[in-house]
Amino acid sequence: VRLLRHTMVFVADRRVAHRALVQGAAAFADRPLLGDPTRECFDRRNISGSPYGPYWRLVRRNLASMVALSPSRAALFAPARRRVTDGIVFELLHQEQQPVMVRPLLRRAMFELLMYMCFGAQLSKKALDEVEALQREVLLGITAFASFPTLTKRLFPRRWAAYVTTRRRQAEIFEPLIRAAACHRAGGNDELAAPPCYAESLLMIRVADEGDRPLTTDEAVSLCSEFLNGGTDTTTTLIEWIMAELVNHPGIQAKLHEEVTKAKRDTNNHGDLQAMPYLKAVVLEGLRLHPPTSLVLPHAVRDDDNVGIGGYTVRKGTELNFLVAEMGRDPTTWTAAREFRPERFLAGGEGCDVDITGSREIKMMPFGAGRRMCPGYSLGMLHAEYFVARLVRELEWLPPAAEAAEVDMTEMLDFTTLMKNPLQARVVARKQIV
Ligand code: HEM
Repeated sequence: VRLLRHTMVFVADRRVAHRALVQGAAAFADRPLLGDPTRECFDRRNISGSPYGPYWRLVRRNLASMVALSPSRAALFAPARRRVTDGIVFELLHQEQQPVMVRPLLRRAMFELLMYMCFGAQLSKKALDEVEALQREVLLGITAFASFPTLTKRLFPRRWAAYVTTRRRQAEIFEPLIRAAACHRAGGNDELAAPPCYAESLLMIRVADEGDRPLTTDEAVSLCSEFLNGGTDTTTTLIEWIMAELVNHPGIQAKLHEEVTKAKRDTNNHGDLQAMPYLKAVVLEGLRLHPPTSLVLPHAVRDDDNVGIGGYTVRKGTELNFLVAEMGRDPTTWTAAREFRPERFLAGGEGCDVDITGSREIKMMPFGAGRRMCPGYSLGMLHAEYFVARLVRELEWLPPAAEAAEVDMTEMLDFTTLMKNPLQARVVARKQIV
């Protein structure tokens, strides 16, 4: 597709995607230039907006090591996961047997968890309300001014001014939280202190290629903002779709309930989640059929020499988009591709050996693939598995009214691919297993 002097390529074929992103190594690993490196567009200094190069590698590695999920690391934030999901279960039980809108509860719980993982601090409800709303404004602004910013800033000066104000307010709130992160464990008693948070890891980074300097405050704020936005909407959207499928498929819900209740130890422990193949299959099926982002973030060609993709030659800077949702629903790869069938990811199913990173082969790529693949994918999956396990173990999920038809699965495009009609469900407490 050509727009003015801008060329955009859309890739729907999983084999072409594999050749470009995985076999093509770094050739397609850049991001398109926003064309406006002004201070307010700080997002060229976070991971997703950074051009391919040493700075991107440094900050990406830092996040990847922060969220790398060895059982011991996963266990660090287990009490926080339990605390926020306790909150959802409590709220839902408070309205037992009545139709409840699930999205705001999921979203707040996920946001609170990521705020804690980011800054190591528990904020008041009022402060969380403000930051959650602010983060949405930031996303809106980034989306509005991502393409042709020089032009869009002129066309929408008031919106631009509001966006700049939002970013300043964000910096005012985040800067003290980042500074405080350094002191969390300086007090000495490591046992009682919060686990190491993302902001703390940012303070320790030194940019070797730029005279071993620490990150600037703008960079740290931008990276924290990305951490919150990267993990909240994506994971919440996925969980909402999965819960909707479970309402529509009581048989699958019952089988999942049986597995999670049979799990011997507490599901807060990552090791237990690993031992639940059906839970994993349900989450993978959610990611296949309802990938939170129907496209990955735009990629750009980085080689000076023209490179080939799917028989076309593309120039440096060309924007590439990969159609994630199409690949997951491709009927030549998946049987009954439009149906929710977690069994396909169990032994004997066509998805049983699926490689979610796409290194060997791409059958689905909800987290992208290759060098720019989502560095938070294991955390996203852990959160989805943990939330779904908890919600099914303690509650039975039913349609909003006894006589109600199936939950409407129509999609709507927002920052993520949302349910057009947000999930409303009735829950009933299950008998507790000791
Ligand atoms: C279910 C949850 C998630 C989904 C479906 C998801 C999906 C994606 C996708 C499709 C991309 C673009 C990949 C590309 O451009 O090729 C991406 C990038 C990214 N994601 Fe995620 N994500 C999830 C959770 C998270 C979490 C929990 C974090 C961090 C806490 C995170 C941080 C990032 C970052 C920093 C990037 C940019 C990577 C880069 O440009 O090198 N994501 N994610």
